[in-house]
Amino acid sequence: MGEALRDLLVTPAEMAAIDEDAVHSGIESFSLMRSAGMAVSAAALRLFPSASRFVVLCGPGNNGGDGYVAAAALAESGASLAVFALGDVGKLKGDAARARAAYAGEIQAIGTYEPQAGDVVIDALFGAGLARDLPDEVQEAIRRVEDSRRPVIAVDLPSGIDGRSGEIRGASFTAAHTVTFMAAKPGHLLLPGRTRCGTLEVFDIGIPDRVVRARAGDLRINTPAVWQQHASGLDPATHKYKRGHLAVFSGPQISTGAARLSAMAGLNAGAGLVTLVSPPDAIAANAAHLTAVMLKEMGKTGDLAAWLKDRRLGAFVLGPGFGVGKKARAFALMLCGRALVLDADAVTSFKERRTDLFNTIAMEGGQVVMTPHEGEFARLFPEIAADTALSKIEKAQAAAKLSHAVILYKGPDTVVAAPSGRTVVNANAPPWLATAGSGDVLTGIIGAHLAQGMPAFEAAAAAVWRHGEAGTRAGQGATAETLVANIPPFDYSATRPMGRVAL
Ligand SMILES: NC(=O)C1=CN([C@@H]2O[C@H](COP(=O)(O)OP(=O)(O)OC[C@H]3O[C@@H](n4cnc5c(N)ncnc54)[C@H](O)[C@@H]3O)[C@@H](O)[C@H]2O)[C@@H](O)CC1
Ligand SMILES: [K+]
Repeated sequence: MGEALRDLLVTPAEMAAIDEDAVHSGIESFSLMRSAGMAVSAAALRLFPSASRFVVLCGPGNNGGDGYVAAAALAESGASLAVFALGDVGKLKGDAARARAAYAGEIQAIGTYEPQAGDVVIDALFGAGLARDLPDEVQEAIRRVEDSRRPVIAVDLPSGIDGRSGEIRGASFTAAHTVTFMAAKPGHLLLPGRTRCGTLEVFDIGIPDRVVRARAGDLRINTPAVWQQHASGLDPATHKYKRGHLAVFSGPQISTGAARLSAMAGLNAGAGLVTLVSPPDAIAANAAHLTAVMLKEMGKTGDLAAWLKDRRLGAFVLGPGFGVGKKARAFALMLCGRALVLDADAVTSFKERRTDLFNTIAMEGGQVVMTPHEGEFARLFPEIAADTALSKIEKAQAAAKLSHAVILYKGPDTVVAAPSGRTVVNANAPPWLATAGSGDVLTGIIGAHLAQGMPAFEAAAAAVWRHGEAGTRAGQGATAETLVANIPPFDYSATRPMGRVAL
């Protein structure tokens, strides 16, 4: 499956440049607005055929312009309609003024809109051009609509959502459906924006693919297209040694469960062999619980150095339940030249000593993935975490650049970023994936992919996706154990319907 336009994520700034390039290439800008507005009216009629009235709220820019086109089309279809505008419609410029002129009906001031039973609201107030917090008048209108629980269709983005970061600028609509154009924006996938978009429709308004791709950066939605060409080693028919040997390090006697979850997930995700490396005091506890996973006793760093001479060891998982401190640091630094996942305690262990880690990763040039959740991210990258100007995507990218590792920044909107800048945002995780031990399962899946020779970025992105699928298969009430049992095989034909992103 090749990469489709619908897998791209385009920032509002890139989208503005794409729009300009399209016009320079000879496309009439108003034809883009016409297509956008028509798509919105079509969605409204399709989704709410029995609406008593469509209410179009129009802003001062081109998002408002799309709204006037939609209003004219809805009027033409015979639907009952009301239009409310923010500001002086006489001051509209360019395409928005032309769209407004083509709408013959009455336009009222937004402050006078009182939602009525049967209204379906079309939010065309602000889209990609939102640059600061919404004016009070708009925030009040949003509150009235939210209180009335009337359904909202958002044009491009629910007004108030920052398309770059997903942050809410003062207030925002909660849409039932959002129609965006050419490609999804980060604000559609990142929290909290994602929770406000409803279903997302990506509509092709006629800008050629090549124009969009020329401006799009290295940002993608996480789909199999990103990593599936690196997944050939995951063919279950192959030999077990070819499918890679994964080593997972267990913590001491009182905290062995997390590493065992990683190990079992690694085995189920397709590693040919998995060895749980256990300190002497935890051997009995681990042995009592393992069957297919092998067990090896290891105490000191010297023992690890000797074992690492075996180059058949494909990948290593260090961190879940391991314990924070000197031993974790010593083990991690010895493994930086190999394929390695550093999670949980292994990440936290470098809170005060991160330079040692980052320099070693840079020097050794291994395939290193770090999987911090928000708290661990703030421990290892405090200055990046505290920078409120950065989106979650930009934070993950900055951390990857600084650490020389692939950063898998966990959460309901997991971001995976490589030091090169390649980045994906994940969108297939059900909310119940946030269960105790879920992260250990994810770590094990990454380990399996690394053991089979996948590069770190693809290994991490594929693991996040399979982890999300496992959550969906396990269903509500999933536990770490049922997640392990539900890790899906790679589905090479996995596709989503055209123009839809399941959020
Ligand atoms: N980029 C494209 O390819 C296309 C864009 N279209 C539409 O155009 C929209 C972008 O249009 P604009 O760039 O005019 O931006 P908007 O319509 O989102 O915003 C309008 C203007 O409001 C001002 N503004 C920003 N934040 C404000 C705030 N908090 N309070 C008051 N005023 C504020 C800004 O000057 C901004 O330019 C898209 O969201 C989309 O709906 C479509 O017409 C089709 C083509
Ligand atoms: K909008």
